[in-house]
Amino acid sequence: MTSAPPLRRGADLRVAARTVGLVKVYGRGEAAVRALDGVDLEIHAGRFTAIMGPSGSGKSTMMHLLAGLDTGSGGSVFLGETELSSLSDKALTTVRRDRIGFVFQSFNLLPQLTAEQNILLPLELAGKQPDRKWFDELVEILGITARLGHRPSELSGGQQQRVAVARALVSRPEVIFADEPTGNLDSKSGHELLDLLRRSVHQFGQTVVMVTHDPVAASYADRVVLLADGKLAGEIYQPTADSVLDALRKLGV
Ligand SMILES: Nc1ncnc2c1ncn2[C@@H]1O[C@H](COP(=O)(O)OP(=O)(O)OP(=O)(O)O)[C@@H](O)[C@H]1O
Repeated sequence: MTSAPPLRRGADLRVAARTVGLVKVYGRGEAAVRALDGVDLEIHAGRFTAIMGPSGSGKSTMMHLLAGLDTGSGGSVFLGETELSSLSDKALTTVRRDRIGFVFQSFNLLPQLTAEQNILLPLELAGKQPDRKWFDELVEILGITARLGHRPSELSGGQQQRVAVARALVSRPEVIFADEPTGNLDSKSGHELLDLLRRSVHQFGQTVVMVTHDPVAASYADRVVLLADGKLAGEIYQPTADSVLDALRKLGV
């Protein structure tokens, strides 16, 4: 396994997803809220990108649109070369299932299924056979090999989130979107989880996009993208918790 080279601005990077002039308006007339106001953003392939910004700056909206969970009011979103807004609901569902992985704050595991069944469910729904070697390697790295026969209620929060990460990684999706993935974890489990996400990027070439409020969590990323009032407000390469905190303070957080 080789580590990815250090990331710097202008480096020659492949683009896993991008937005062009993306606008999202919620509501109408007087009550309309412009949550995204013309955002041009490239998500680099094989990198770990964190999206940060003040409350209400548009982070969740951005992630939902990038992941095809919602559609914009203007502009475009591309996953690879696929323009998501051009797809029917059915085609979009297939893209989400086959090309995107999700890790949510609330784990979103099915309680009646074992850890192994939860991990393999998306592949099963897609009618695909799991790569057993990759599955074994993944659960070993994630430290859940001995817990595979257990249901979520029999696992700790940290173990449940690692099952969710395995579920996201097992199909090697083009992008994994993580929404405050450490929000329900204690500090130790949170750091372990972030370390696993970072390793999935640097060892396996996975592309990860994470929304977080936590500067320490963001410091695990290769790049932090800052949003303010629905617009891009800066970016930090090779972030540290301090550099992120400084940037957020400048945005008035
Ligand atoms: N479904 C909705 N209907 C109306 N307004 C919405 C809706 N979802 C979000 N908004 C508004 O859009 C703006 C951006 O919201 P968004 O949730 O994307 O921000 P955020 O940066 O993720 O915030 P937070 O950090 O508080 O989670 C906010 O002003 C919010 O109130």
